[in-house]
Amino acid sequence: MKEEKTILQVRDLSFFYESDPEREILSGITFSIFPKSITAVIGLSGCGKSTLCQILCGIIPQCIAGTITGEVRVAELDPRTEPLSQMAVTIGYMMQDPDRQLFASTVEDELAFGPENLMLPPGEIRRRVDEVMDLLEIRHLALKNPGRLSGGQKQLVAAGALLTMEPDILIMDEPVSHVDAQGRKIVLGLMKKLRATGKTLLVVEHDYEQLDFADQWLVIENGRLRDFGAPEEIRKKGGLL
Ligand SMILES: Nc1ncnc2c1ncn2[C@@H]1O[C@H](COP(=O)(O)OP(=O)(O)OP(=O)(O)O)[C@@H](O)[C@H]1O
Repeated sequence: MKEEKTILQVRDLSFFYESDPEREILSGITFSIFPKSITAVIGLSGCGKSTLCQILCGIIPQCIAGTITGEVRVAELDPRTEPLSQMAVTIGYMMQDPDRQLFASTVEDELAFGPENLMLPPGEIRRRVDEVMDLLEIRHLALKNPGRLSGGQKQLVAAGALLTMEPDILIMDEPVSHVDAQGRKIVLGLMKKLRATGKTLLVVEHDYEQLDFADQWLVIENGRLRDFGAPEEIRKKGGLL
């Protein structure tokens, strides 16, 4: 049988923020992830979940300074040194608060912004925007102002704006914590749909019970990897906090 290759590898990762050089935020973290899977990144507030995600997409250390030791590879790229423009077409980062990410006056413009920055031909931009609107079933919102949508719809548009860059990997930072029940249903459905279309997802979430359908849970405690494996295995072992 052919062995499947991992898409993301982290080996013995440790990290200090430049603004707080005495405090180790992440310590000796090792894991790898197979493509087309969902990984829930879970742990108590302040344990280092967002820091880890920002290292994976290069925001740390390229925009926020700090010292990283260990190895990180994302689709064979080193996010420490790879230009952020290249990282953005490899791994999308959906922020905790979609209002910080959405700025265009229509949903269509929001979705077109990334590919426009890549200087793609107009026909290709149109194709990507149409494809993503169909995938997310948001064509009816095309001319709406993203800022006036419901919480769940905003999450869809924020995801859509990243998906038009056609990254293989998507990180979602607490996408269900701040939406109502209807929004939660939309966002959880989106995750399953993206996995089915071949994307690899990392989802940071406090409320891990909602992510029972994830392929694995990555549990962080005080900057250390406490557990990594299938949800039922972790439950059985009592690996939760
Ligand atoms: N830019 C920064 N400079 C210094 N310390 C920071 C910075 N950003 C975060 N931290 C600290 O790093 C630690 C880990 O923060 P991080 O945001 O990664 O945790 P988290 O697990 O995502 O928390 P939450 O669930 O509350 O979002 C926290 O103690 C936080 O205060």
